[in-house]
Amino acid sequence: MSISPVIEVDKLSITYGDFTAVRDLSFHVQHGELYALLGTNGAGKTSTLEVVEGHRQATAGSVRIFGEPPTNRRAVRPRMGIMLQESGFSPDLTVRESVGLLGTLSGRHDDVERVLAISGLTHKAGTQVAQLSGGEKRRLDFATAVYGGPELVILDEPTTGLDIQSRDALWAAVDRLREEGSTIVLTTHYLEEAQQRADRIGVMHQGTLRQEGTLVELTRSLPSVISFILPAGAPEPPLSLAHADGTVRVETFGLQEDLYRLLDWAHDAGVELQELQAGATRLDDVFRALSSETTTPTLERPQHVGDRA
Ligand SMILES: Nc1ncnc2c1ncn2[C@@H]1O[C@H](COP(=O)(O)OP(=O)(O)OP(=O)(O)O)[C@@H](O)[C@H]1O
Repeated sequence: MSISPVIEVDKLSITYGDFTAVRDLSFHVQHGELYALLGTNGAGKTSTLEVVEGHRQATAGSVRIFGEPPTNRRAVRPRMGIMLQESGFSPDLTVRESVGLLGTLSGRHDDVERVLAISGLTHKAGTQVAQLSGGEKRRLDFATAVYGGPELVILDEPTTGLDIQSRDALWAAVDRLREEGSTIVLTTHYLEEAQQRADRIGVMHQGTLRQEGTLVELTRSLPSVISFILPAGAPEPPLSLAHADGTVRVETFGLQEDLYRLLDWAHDAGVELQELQAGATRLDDVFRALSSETTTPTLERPQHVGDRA
């Protein structure tokens, strides 16, 4: 028996007046996945998540969470924890009271002290929300999202404003949720977080999904780069090269093979390649390729990189 996806977004469009922020967007998130919905500024990620969360109506298309429309709050809310970019906590309540209150409102059950502990807030339990730092408020947002260990957790830029220890603690808590079977949807501008953790990545630009797949699928369409400085008077290496400011840059789809040839040649020719660097393609490169595109919105089907033969 096949299990239906946790999130089904089909041909979603969202307009603000005359402006189309999201156009014909489709993606599915499967049980237990960590799906990173990434994109350039203004790409439409938050607008999309607002519809998924039931906070905004779709202009066209359909969204289903656990097979239900997101507006069916009674069915969906107890199963979904949401960490928004900004939450509306009452400034007069303490941290403990806020977690308890929002946890109870979610319809989920948990031990408040446990949630405070995994969110790194035990030492601030008696502090009023108004007196929290920005990073501590972010931890409180996280605490209310993970209260009760929901089946689906949506994290909208969860680590913005967090120091490195808080980030590590947050990801450790997310890892535990995943071990327990939760499905996670993440947006972030810290691409290395998605690169390290996402099972699949959807990349939005100007309201449409431009690419979708695993990290390997997304990056294999772009070349890796080898760069070095060739000493004056050295012979030309046996590779097709581009020179810029004295640095030689080689773009290659066969990183290991070309690196081997280059080092072999350098050894035989007695040439020392200065500042030698070789790097596999990263998610940053996928984004750079996107932002060099034209600004004309496209209606094409997104490139599901993994679909290619
Ligand atoms: N309430 C609104 N009224 C009008 N335009 C809006 C509204 N909310 C968002 N937009 C516009 O819709 C587009 C998509 O915005 P959205 O916040 O969804 O993007 P995003 O991908 O989350 O961006 P970022 O990464 O910068 O947070 C932007 O051009 C934004 O200016």
